[in-house]
Amino acid sequence: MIYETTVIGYPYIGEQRQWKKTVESFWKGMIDEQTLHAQLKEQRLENVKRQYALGVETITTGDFTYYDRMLDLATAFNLIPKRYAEVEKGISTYYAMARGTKDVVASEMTKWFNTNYHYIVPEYEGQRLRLQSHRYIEYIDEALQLGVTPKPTFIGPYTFFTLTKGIQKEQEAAFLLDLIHVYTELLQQVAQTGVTWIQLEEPAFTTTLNDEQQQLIQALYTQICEQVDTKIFVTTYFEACSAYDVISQLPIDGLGLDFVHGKKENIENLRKHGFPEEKVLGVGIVNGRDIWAANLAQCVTDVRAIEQLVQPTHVWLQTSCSLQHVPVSAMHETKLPQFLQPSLAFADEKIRELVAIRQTLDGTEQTTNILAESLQQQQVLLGHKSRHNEHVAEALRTLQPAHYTRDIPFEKRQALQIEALQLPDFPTTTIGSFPQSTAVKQNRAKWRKQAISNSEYEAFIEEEMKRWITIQEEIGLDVLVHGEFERTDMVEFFGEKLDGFAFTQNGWVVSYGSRCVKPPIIYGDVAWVSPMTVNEIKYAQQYTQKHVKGMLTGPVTILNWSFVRDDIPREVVAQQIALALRKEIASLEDANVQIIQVDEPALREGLPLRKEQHADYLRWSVDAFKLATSGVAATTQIHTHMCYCEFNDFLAPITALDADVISLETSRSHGELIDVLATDAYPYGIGLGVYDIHSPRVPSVEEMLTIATDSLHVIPRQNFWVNPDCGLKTRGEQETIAALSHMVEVAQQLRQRVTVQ
Ligand SMILES: Nc1nc2c(c(=O)[nH]1)N[C@@H](CNc1ccc(C(=O)N[C@@H](CCC(=O)N[C@@H](CCC(=O)N[C@@H](CCC(=O)O)C(=O)O)C(=O)O)C(=O)O)cc1)CN2
Ligand code: MET
Ligand SMILES: [Zn+2]
Repeated sequence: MIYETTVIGYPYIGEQRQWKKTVESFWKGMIDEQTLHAQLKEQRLENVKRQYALGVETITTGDFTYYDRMLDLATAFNLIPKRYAEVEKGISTYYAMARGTKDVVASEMTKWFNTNYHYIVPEYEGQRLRLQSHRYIEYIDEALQLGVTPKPTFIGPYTFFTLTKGIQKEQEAAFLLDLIHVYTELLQQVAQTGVTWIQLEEPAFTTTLNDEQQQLIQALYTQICEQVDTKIFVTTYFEACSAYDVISQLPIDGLGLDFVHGKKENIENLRKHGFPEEKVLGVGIVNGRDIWAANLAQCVTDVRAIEQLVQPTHVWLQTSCSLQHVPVSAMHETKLPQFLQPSLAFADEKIRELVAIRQTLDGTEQTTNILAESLQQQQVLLGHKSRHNEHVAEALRTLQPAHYTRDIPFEKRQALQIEALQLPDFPTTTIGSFPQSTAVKQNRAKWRKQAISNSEYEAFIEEEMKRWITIQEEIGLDVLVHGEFERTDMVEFFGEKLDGFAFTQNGWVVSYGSRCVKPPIIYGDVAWVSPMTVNEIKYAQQYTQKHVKGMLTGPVTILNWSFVRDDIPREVVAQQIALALRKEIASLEDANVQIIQVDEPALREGLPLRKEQHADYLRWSVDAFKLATSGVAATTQIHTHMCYCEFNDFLAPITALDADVISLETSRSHGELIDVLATDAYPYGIGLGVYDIHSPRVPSVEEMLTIATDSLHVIPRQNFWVNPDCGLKTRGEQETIAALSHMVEVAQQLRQRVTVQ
C-alpha cells in the first residue's frame, strides 16, 4: 500500500493577512500592477514552501487567486458580461467584475455551498467560451522551479456548470459543448508543463443528483478525459459523494471522498460498490472545516477500516475539503485559555496531523507518543467544566412549547404595533451597520493595544453614534439604528460577551474577496452574562424622537459563523445561544426598545446539501430563532434580516420564523422572489432591498424606484418596508449618505403614488 499526503487547497491569505493588504493596496492605487504581481508571487511561493516544510508530499497549485477562484475560471473562459466592454482588459476587467466601478455594477456573489465563503457567480449571456490568457501555468512553473511537482487544481466542469447563471434551457447544449472545449484546452496546456496529476474539485457531486444530471457528468468526463493526457483526480467534499456507483466509474484516475462529513454514506458506498482497483483513493480524513485537533488514533483506525473494505493500491491522505475555510496557524495564538491551545488545529497543524497519520500507517516513524497525546487532549476537552454548566442544562431541561411561540398571532400583533409605533407608510430603515471608517478601525486598534483608555474609546464610539443619528435624521429615515460602531463583526462581538466562547488574535478566514472574518470558537456551554447591546441603543435613542432599533445577531447565524464544539449536537448549541439572546432581548425591552432586529443571514447557508436532511435542520433552526424572539410583548416588533442567498425557494422557513418584519437582500434574485410572492402571499412586513451595498456606486432614484414599484403589486401597503440589501459597514460615508437620500426619496414617491391610485 502506498500512502501520500496532500491537501485539496491551502489558505492564500497568509498568516498576517498579507494577501488582503496587497490586494487592497492595489485597489487604493498605493501600489502598481507590477508590484501587485510581484508581492502576490512572493506570498504564493511562501505558501508552497511552508507546506513543503510541514511535510506535505503532493503540493497543490491553483488554490491561489487574485480575488476568487470561480471568477478566475470565468475570466479564463471569456465569461465576461457585455457591461464590462468599456473597461480596460485584463486586471481592470477582472476587478470590475469582482467589485464594480462607478459606472458598472459588480457581478453577483453568493455562498459557496454550505460555507461562509462567497464566490462570484459566472454569468452567461450567450457569448462563445474561448480560452483566454490565465495564470495557472505560471503557478505551476514557479512551483516546478522550487523543485516541487505540483498537483494543479481547478473547480471541475460540472460544479462550474451548475453555478453559472443565465444559461437558458435551449442554450444548454451549446454552452456544454463550449465548456468541454475550453476545459479540454486548458487541461491540455496544463498537461504540457509536465505535471503528473490534475485535480478537479466537484463539490456539486455531493448534492442530490438526478438521472439527467448523472448522465451529464458522464458525458462531460468521458469527453474531457479522453483528450487530456495527464492523470485526473476528482475530489468531492462537504458531504458524501452522490451517485457513487456512476462517479466512481468515470474514466478518471483517482477519486477523493470526504470521510468527515459524509463518512457513513461514503463507507456504505464503498462496501456496496467497491472501489476500482486501478484508481487512487483520496481519503479526506482530517476535518478541513473546523479548528479542532483530530483524534489521530481514530483517524488511523478509520483509514484502516476503509482499506479493509476496498483494498486500494494507492491512498492519498487528505483534508476533508480545502483548508481555505480555516485560519493559517494556531502557533501564535497566545491569549487563548490554556487548556484549549493543544486542542486546536488550523491549516498548518492539520497538515502535521496528516503527516502523523501517514507515518503511523506506513510505519516510517514512531508515533506512539503523538497518538497518545492526541487522545489525552480529547479527554481533557470532553471533561472540561466549561462543557458541563448545570445552569444551562437546567434551563434547557425546563423549556416548554410556550417558550417557542408568541402570545398573540401576527394579524392581531400587527394592529397593535401600528398603533404603538406610529410609523408612516413605506417606512424606511437600514440594516444596522454604518461605515466602519478608518477612524473607527484605528481607534479600536489603539484601544486594543491600550494606547487609548476605555473611556476614550467609548467616547469616540458615542460621538460616532450621535453623529450618525443626526445624519439619519437629516436624510429622513424613519426607523434609525445606532450604527454598530462598537462591533468588529456581528458574530465576534456577541461571542466576546457570552460565556463559552474563545477568540483568536489572528484566526482570519476569507469571507469574500479581501473581506475576512475571525470566527469565534464555541468550546463550552453558552450563557448570557450581562447586557451586551443595551447601553449603545439607549445612548443613541436619547438623540432622537424616532425609534432606534435594537440590533442582535440570531442564534443560527452565531452558530453557523463560529467554529463549534463537536461533542454535542449543533441543535443543542443553537438552543443555548437562543436562550442567551432571549435574555438580551428582555433587557432591551426593559430599556423601552420597541423594535428589535435579530439578523439571520446564515440561516439558509446552514441548510444541508442533501434535500432529505432539510426538514430536520429547518425544524431546529427555526425553533432556535423563535426561542430567542418569542418572549416579547405583542407591541414589540421583531425584525429579522437575511442576505447573500437566493430566497425564492425559502419562503416557507422565513414565514415559520413568525418575525413581524423581514428585510431581504434581493439583488441576487429580485425577479424570482417577486414571482414567488405573487403566488404565495407572505403575511408579514417585508422590505426587499432596493440597492446592492457591495459597490461604491450610488444608485439613482429611478433605479431604486423601478425595483420598489416592481414589488408594489405583491406586497400589501401595510407590509411594505424600504431598505438597502444589507448593512453598510464596508461602504464610504459620502456614498452611503447619497444612496440613502435617494432611497428616502423613493419612499416619498411611493407614498404619493399609492395615495393617488
Ligand atoms: N462573520 C461574518 N460573516 C459574514 C458577514 C459578517 O458581517 N460577519 N457578512 C457577510 C459578508 N461577509 C463579510 C465579512 C467580513 C467583512 C468585513 O468587513 N471584514 C473586515 C474585518 C472586520 C473586523 O473584524 N475588523 C476588526 C479588525 C480590523 C483590522 O484589520 N484592523 C487592522 C488595524 C486597523 C486599521 O488600521 O485599519 C489590523 O488589525 O491590522 C476591527 O474592526 O477591529 C475586513 O476584512 O476588513 C464584511 C462582510 C456574510 N458573512
Ligand atoms: C451580513 S448581515 C449584516 C447585518 C448587520 N446588522 C449589519 O448591518 O451589518
Ligand atoms: Zn446582510
